[in-house]
Amino acid sequence: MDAFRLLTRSTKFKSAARAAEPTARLPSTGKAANPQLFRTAEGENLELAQNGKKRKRAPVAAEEHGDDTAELDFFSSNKRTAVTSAAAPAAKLDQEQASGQDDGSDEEEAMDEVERRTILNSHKIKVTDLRDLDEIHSQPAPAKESKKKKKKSKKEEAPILSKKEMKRVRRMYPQPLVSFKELRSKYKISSRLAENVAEQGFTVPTEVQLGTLPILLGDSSIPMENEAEPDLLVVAPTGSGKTLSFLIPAINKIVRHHHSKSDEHGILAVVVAPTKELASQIFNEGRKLVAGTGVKITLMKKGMRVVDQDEEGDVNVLDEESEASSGSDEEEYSKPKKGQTNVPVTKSDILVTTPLQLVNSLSANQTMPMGRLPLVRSLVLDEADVLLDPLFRDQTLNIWRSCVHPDMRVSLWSATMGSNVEDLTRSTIKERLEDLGQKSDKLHPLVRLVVGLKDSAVPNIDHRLVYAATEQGKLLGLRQLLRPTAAAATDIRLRPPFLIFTQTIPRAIALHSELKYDIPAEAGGSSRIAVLHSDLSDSQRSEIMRDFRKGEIWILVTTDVLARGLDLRGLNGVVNYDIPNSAAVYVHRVGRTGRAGREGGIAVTYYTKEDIPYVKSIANVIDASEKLRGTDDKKSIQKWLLESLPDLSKKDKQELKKHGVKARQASKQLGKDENDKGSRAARISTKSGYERRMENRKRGAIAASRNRKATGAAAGNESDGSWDGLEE
Ligand SMILES: Nc1ncnc2c1ncn2[C@@H]1O[C@H](COP(=O)(O)OP(=O)(O)OP(=O)(O)O)[C@@H](O)[C@H]1O
Repeated sequence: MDAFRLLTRSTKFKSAARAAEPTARLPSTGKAANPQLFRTAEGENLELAQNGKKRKRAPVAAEEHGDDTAELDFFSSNKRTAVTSAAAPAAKLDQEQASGQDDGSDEEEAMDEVERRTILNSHKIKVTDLRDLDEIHSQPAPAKESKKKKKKSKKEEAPILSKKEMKRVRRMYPQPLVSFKELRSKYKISSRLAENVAEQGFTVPTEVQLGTLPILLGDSSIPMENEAEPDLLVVAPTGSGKTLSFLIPAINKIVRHHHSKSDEHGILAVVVAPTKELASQIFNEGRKLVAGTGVKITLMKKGMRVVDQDEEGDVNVLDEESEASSGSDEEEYSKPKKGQTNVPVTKSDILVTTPLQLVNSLSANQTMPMGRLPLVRSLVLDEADVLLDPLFRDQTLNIWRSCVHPDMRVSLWSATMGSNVEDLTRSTIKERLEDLGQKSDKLHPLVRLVVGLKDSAVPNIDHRLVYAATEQGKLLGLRQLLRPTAAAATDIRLRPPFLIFTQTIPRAIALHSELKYDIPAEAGGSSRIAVLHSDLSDSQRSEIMRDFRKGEIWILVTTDVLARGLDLRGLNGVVNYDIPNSAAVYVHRVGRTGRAGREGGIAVTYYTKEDIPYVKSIANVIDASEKLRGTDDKKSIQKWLLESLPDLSKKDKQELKKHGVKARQASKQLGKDENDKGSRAARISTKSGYERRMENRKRGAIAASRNRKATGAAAGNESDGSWDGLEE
């Protein structure tokens, strides 16, 4: 069934619309051609050459361990040594080759710095060492590059450098991952994990995967003491595959851990995400990746216990005994100890959670001091900038501090990151180490990786900034989008499925009830449009998400609760019915479309007279994104508009970020009467619900009678361009 066609209510318009915009360009039609957003011909040629370049493997003597030797070698504590020397035993490889399974295990030549630099630059990947200069200077140079320099630099004082020189000193060129095969051949990840990645059918790594996976899996081209894995701060575009980038190394580290410390059981990795929808999505991705690896992943639920903590707050690491007493390995929980609460302790390696759920669990709903997570080695903060924003900051920092293992590494991921996040990250890492009694010279590196332009929207979507003058103007504009026959005047062709964002929950509810009779009965009527916000119960939220993904709901009205992280691959567009509270929120909202390089997504943003003071930062994001795309001829933001829009003071920006546009705040929030002039102007309504229901019935009756007359023609029109929902 073609949602767009049903919404047009016109037979004449169909062919014109189709001719104007071929469906092949829509994100909801098929796979993305190339998930990479940036690539120059020079870099591409070099990558192709690297992919083709294989060095003859040095024969390795088969050891007495039999077939598993390669795995055991690989899981040895010194992973870099393993990376360079742990080629699989010839016997096993020959066997694999004979059976035609090329896992790409041929050892590949390491790239030199010029090659690495060319490939990274070609993908607009910038890697920076964020440590203080004296710390960088006290570090050894990469193993092969200069032993002499290493000795010398230790004695030297950090020289005084210009800003430009400092940038140059901090810049790093780690090995890029030019193909997924290298995960196995170069970085020796668990074979089962590599298979699970391959099963996803991805052909080339996205930029963020190309840049971060080698760093997190152990890249010998980065100069680090004691093979130290760095803490990592990653800024990469929306929909660029960050989830896979943090899940693969976290899972691989646990597989290794299971081999080297088989007696240690408990949570080894924590992934924190700001919303339940995002946590559940990460959990689902994780489930696909851990299959058959022996790693368990759990989605945090209300009332779940995550550590075995006695009343004094002491944490007991689950030992063999307590595990054995839990019976089967398949059970999700291990039994509680005598004298402890009756809720069993979660038996999992990876915990995916929202901040509040974990804090509540660790502090018995904030009635006790925070418990500790003593075994956690990887802490992942997805959408880190929002997790470190005032709303979640305390909860996130509490979780961070509760991870007390000295080898714990943190990684922070988002498409937007303010410089305050960097400062907070640095200071938290230092404080945490001091609390753990570690010397500052034990400080491991903090590395920042940025893909593309920091804080910018993906270049593969079409932005439309539409002046609607008033609230009523916005509603009229949106109705035109819903009825494309009337949209001829606007040239915006937005096909379902799409999301509509409002500033507040009451506005989302009001807009939903205003629009729900706009979908014709023959297209499914009001069931095609839904509203999702944080006042709904968990089960209502997941039911709506499920129906939206399945394609039963076509239009979802929501608040910023769905602005971040959510991956709806075939979403055709986003409507900002209310302008976003900040440029960062704009980047995330519109980033729900155009995922993994998909073309054809549209982002429509309405603004009214009241919004004019707040539009410039959004116009700037659009302008930057269009520059990145290189479509100067099709610019939607004219220079005169950018120049005439007012700049917002820092204070007003902060106010906007906190409360949104004042005219649209709930009347209660402003302490106003709902019927005063200002409140009425911001109201989303043209007619009463009763009037709209009556109109809708009448329309339905007319349409049904027309349908009866022209059943044959309608049946003929159902065959092509169908839309079967969003891909999972
Ligand atoms: N190498 C790849 N090739 C093709 N598709 C990929 C690749 N890696 C990931 N994807 C797909 O890209 C989509 C976006 O991935 P993901 O949700 O991880 O993006 P993200 O960077 O976390 O986005 P956001 O910033 O919005 O959270 C997913 O559907 C994922 O399956």
